[in-house]
Amino acid sequence: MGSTEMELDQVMRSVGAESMQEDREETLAKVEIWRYVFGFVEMAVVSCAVELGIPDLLEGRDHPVTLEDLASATGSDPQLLSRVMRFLINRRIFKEGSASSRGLPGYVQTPLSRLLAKTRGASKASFLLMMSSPTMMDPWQYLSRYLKGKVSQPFVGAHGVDFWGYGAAHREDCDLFSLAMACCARGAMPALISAYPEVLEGVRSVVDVGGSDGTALRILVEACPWIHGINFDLPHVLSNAQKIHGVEHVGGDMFVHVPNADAAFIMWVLHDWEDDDSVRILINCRQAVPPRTGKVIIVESVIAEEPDHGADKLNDAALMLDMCMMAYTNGGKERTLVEWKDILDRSGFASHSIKPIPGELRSVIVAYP
Ligand SMILES: C[S@@+](CC[C@H](N)C(=O)[O-])C[C@H]1O[C@@H](n2cnc3c(N)ncnc32)[C@H](O)[C@@H]1O
Ligand SMILES: COc1cc2oc(-c3ccc(O)cc3)cc(=O)c2c(O)c1O
Repeated sequence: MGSTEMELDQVMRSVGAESMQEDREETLAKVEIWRYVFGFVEMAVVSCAVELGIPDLLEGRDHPVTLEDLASATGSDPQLLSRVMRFLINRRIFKEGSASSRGLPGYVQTPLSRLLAKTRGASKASFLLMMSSPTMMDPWQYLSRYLKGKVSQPFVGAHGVDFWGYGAAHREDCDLFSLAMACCARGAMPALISAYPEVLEGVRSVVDVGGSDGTALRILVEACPWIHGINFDLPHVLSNAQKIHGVEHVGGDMFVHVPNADAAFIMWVLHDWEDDDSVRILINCRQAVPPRTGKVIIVESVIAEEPDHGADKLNDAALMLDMCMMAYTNGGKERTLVEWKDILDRSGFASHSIKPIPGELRSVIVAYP
């Protein structure tokens, strides 16, 4: 029996639902609906903990940190903080430690909160902070208007300009977005390189198309120092990018031209674009690599053909990302196997392979010209 069903049985016993002969599914619905009513609370409270720096304060401590110490370190009211911590403990973001160095109860990290400590390589802290910002939250107010055709895109409804135009005009937000993307690149790249080293066999140069601040190429070139990296992105995105040994930053527009290399790498870019735009980008990538030996390495989600009702949590996360693409882009979407095959065939690739990256939201799709 799953935990929701056990909870349901408990609820049924406590409210005497059996005797009321209520339909099991309806009772389950009455319990589940609260998740949606209060859905925003989870992200808001986790962001609050990250803003206060709680995961960093608990990082690497041998002993639990008491409420008093945590309140003083974060400059927070202890009573309010204890309620926030109770909520987060209930969500297994933190746990209660039995005794601090002074014998007092306190708080400790869990694997989840470790992923929110800013100092950690695989941290998702910047991602969470950027994605819960007003800039990213406001477009959701326009989603239903978008579905009814009243605004051209939810993001445009909220901000009057599309996502990339907004980034060009708001440099701080643009840099925050690059930091958020870098968080995910730090998770995906080591997993990709260790699971599929053969993808890079014989490759001496890689152009990262839409490579943002160059984090993905930095990791790639550190792991494979014989590779020369070309980090290709819009000029304003690169203007604040740091120098990276073995990587040159090249500004340009992927719809016009992609610089030549042995392999083109393109991660979390095609999902920002509708099919016709994606085909234009893919054709430029195909033309950038040698016709016989070249390859285009795509890192993106592959969503299931049929709904599994949340059984696969990564597929569920990819479906959430699909909703983000609807909110933030002009026709961007997550794609199924069939949809990937369709745009790759239309872009003139002879063949391709698709493999999941272990523990990651995304797969690696290697397309051959
Ligand atoms: C979602 S981000 C992905 C960043 C990076 N590949 C990663 O996964 O961390 C999409 C990237 O595409 C870039 N981009 C958008 N339009 C572009 C264009 N016309 N030419 C080149 N890059 C572009 C954006 O600036 C952004 O860095
Ligand atoms: C526009 O391009 C991307 C947006 C994007 O947004 C998010 C996101 C935004 C807001 C939120 O509350 C949660 C998630 C996540 C992404 O991964 C993402 C992305 O990859 C884009 O290309």
